[in-house]
Amino acid sequence: MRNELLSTAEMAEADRLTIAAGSLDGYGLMQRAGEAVAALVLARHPGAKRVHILCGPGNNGGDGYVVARLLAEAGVDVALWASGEPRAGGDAALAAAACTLERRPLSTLTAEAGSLVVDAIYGAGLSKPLTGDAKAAVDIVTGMNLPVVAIDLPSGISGDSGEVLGSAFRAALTVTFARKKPGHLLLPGRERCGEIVLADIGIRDEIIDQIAPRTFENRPGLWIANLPAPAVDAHKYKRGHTSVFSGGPSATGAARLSALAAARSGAGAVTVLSPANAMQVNAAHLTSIMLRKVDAIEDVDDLIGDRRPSTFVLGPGFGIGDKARDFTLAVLAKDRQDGGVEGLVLDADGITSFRNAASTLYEAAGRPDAPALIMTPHEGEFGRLFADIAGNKALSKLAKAREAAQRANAVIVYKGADSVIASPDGRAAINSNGAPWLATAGSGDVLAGIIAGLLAQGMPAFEATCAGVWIHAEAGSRFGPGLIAEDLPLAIVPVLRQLVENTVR
Ligand SMILES: NC(=O)C1=CN([C@@H]2O[C@H](COP(=O)(O)OP(=O)(O)OC[C@H]3O[C@@H](n4cnc5c(N)ncnc54)[C@H](O)[C@@H]3O)[C@@H](O)[C@H]2O)[C@@H](O)CC1
Ligand SMILES: Nc1ncnc2c1ncn2[C@@H]1O[C@H](COP(=O)(O)OP(=O)(O)O)[C@@H](O)[C@H]1O
Ligand SMILES: [K+]
Repeated sequence: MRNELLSTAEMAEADRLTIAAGSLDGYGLMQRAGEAVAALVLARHPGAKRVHILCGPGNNGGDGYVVARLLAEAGVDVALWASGEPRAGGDAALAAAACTLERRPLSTLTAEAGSLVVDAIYGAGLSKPLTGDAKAAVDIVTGMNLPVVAIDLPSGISGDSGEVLGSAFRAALTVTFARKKPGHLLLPGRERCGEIVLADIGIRDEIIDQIAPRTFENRPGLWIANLPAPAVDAHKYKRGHTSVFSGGPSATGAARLSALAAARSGAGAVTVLSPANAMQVNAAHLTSIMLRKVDAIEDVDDLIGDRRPSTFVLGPGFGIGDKARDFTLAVLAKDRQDGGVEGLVLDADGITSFRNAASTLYEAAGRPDAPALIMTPHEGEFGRLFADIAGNKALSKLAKAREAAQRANAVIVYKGADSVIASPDGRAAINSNGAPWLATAGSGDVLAGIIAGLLAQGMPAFEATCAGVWIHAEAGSRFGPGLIAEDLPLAIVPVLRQLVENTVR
């Protein structure tokens, strides 16, 4: 299965290119879309007493007219409700004309318990909040708790942002075409879609290649080819060395969580870098992970000269201030070339420390040959660094992450239940395999460590970050109730095994 996501504009372009290529016309695409939905309705709801089909004025409504005709032909009791007239001469008008069922105005909608609703009011063309008969229909259907099959998107959900415009249906099943759209994965859209089924309506992969989308669903297919596996002659330093900066004596646990996660993700050597006054507490809790005293920038330089760690984590439990900024900039001042420093994962306090000095960070990360910078802000941290982007209501979470990545010259993970990973080169991925069990203190520290561990093994920054986010989310979802951050490093092991054995996609 391919991972591209299409914006609503790209989807319209895919339709246009398919039609221009001559294999199918717009009406043919609509027939196929309707056939796919009708087949799923019959398969999933064989006992539905009655099916109410709600058709809007555009092509989404056109799909609905096809479904109505096909279900009626199959002997289903269909009630057809229309909001507006399809544009004369268009594909939807042809589909409406081919459907001879009685059409009643959507504003008079009534339904009975036990019936099913097919939502074909608006899809990719949704351009403003639902009002009038469409909004009233959502209220009636939601109030009666009727199951809804949405065509393309639940009406009221933006395909590009996943936002609810005015109000929206909550579907049990959403059937979309060719590729998913960002709104199927971003919240609250993802939740409103229910199960998502992708139907092939004849838009070929070559057409999608021509559009060259830059947004992806974060699934293993996106990065599995880059997933590191040790060579036969590997030794520990060849497998990559990650160093994690520890906070002071009362804040060391976060760094150890990151360190353990880096080790579990396959880095051959991991070192915790500790201030002198926290050496004892760190030493008491570390076994396979190494420990080294680091108090000043010279200590960072010496470490890099001596032990050549290729990646760093700075932020978890570190403390906010000059020291975080100085160490970050010292690491970013190193070169990547010739076995130098590959990258730095900046999390938590590391991010917040640059609240009033963001441009220094972005310049350091933008220097040619600088180590890759990966930042992993949750919503609060994102707002501290990118206040203007965070406050821009016109931007989706996807667009916000993308803009931040370009500005910061960094790979950004905008964390949450729908984490978005964005690269400064314009690529972005949306993650959807997480679960709320992951909302537990220290969970983000583990994520930072997994990413740094993968990066140390030579995975490119965007791929390492996407892989880290997916593996972390998968481990947390599978573990489920009772999860605490300490469980996560071990919980990634079965996930990694399946990835290495290629049994999960
Ligand atoms: N050839 C194609 O383009 C295909 C399109 N398909 C279907 O067509 C849909 C897209 O069709 P359209 O672009 O016609 O868009 P829609 O059918 O989603 O919307 C139709 C029109 O309704 C108006 N509108 C949008 N939101 C409104 C609101 N809140 N209140 C009042 N009016 C509103 C707008 O003028 C919009 O253009 C897809 O979601 C998919 O279901 C499929 O039939 C496959 C082929
Ligand atoms: N409801 C949720 N569903 C899925 N993942 C979540 C949810 N809430 C949080 N997460 C994930 O858990 C992690 C929490 O990280 P963070 O907020 O930095 O926590 P901490 O600072 O306590 O380590 C992130 O990877 C985030 O994406
Ligand atoms: K719809």
